Amino acid sequence: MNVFRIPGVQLHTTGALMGASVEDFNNAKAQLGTLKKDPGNHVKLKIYALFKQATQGPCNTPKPGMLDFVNKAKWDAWKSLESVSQEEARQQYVDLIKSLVSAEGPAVATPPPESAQAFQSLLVTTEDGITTIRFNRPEKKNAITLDMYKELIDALHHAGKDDSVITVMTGSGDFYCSGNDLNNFTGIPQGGIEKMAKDSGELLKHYVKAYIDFPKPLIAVVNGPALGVSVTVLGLFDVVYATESATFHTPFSQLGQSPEGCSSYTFPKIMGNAKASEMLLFNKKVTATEACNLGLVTEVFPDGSFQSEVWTRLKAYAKLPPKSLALSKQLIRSKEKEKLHAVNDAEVERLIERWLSDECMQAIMNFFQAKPKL
Ligand SMILES: CCCCCC/C=C/C(=O)SCCNC(=O)CCNC(=O)[C@H](O)C(C)(C)COP(=O)(O)OP(=O)(O)OC[C@H]1O[C@@H](n2cnc3c(N)ncnc32)[C@H](O)[C@@H]1OP(=O)(O)O
Repeated sequence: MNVFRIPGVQLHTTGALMGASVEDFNNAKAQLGTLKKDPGNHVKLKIYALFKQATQGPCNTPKPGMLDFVNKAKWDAWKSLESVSQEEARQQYVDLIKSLVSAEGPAVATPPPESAQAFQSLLVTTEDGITTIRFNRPEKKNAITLDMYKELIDALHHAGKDDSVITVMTGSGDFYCSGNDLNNFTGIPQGGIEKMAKDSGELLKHYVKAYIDFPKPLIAVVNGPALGVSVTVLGLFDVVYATESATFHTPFSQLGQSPEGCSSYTFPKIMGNAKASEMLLFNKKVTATEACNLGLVTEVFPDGSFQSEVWTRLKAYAKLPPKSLALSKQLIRSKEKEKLHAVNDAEVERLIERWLSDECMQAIMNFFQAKPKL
């Protein structure tokens, strides 16, 4: 029995585990005990929750009383992962411990390796020549908060400069990403709603720019349903792999909004005006197979073998000559870069107007008043 003691939180590491990489999991557990720095309560609770989810599955214990603060925090952390599979939890556990250990690295003056970027809502790791940026708010279907947009810009910036060969974006839990967090538009900050719309527009412009200018092969591993801005930027990825149960939904007119992520240009280019209009104007949700037939998705894999097949392929891609990959990608993309930036500017300008419209405000209120989901 190997116990890693955190005040108030004990991890008893016994018992058989599901899945193939028991060795990785055990190595991560052992590495946990070598951490020199306290990772903080938020991270410790995440470690605890992922360990429980990986070894026992969804939280199956009664909720502690309100005054039992430590155990209630542990219970909440574990409960929040209930939609995360044990395999996924195990992978996230291994990824998180690796990022913490590499963040400590050898005690030298150089900055910690970029693979150690610690974020609140992302899990970013670099391994086998692949930097993986994982949306990590599974309890909120990986909806993107304002801070998360900033983290994604930062993560893409680092990934573009680190020593990885390719960059992969994927989601934790059963969703790829639920798009914009609709709470982003509920609190009216100082400076009023106009300032909020303008600031959000600037943030979105920089967010999409990070994809347009990304210098390395960028691959989406769509592990579940994808909505909104997480779908529209797929037109700026180099390859999109999807599990068969994934869906792709851009409910813009339902939300009183308009397309972003350069999709007003890339979608018609990829799938033709009529199919693009069905998605961008008429809110049509498409399956992974339909998205593949439209050209938005490169290949669809069976749910059961998706992760193993895709990661085997990505590891092979990451063994290719990095400069050849990056320079060839830039050749393919350079012709349209100026056009894409102009499209991004026009889409943002239109969205700022939309966000200030009654149509949009009413649609967002409908969502939070638990009207029928999209
Ligand atoms: C800087 C600004 C840039 C803006 C760019 C413009 C971008 C536009 C878009 O992305 S438009 C698309 C926005 N996304 C949505 O409208 C999706 C809204 N969510 C849903 O319709 C549903 O939640 C669902 C279909 C994604 C999943 O349904 P279900 O499986 O029934 O789960 P829940 O609804 O119970 O969701 C669990 C939990 O997550 C919260 N949540 C899910 N998605 C969002 C979201 N986009 N924003 C905020 N919160 C979200 C949901 O409220 C639940 O929370 P709770 O458990 O109730 O606290």
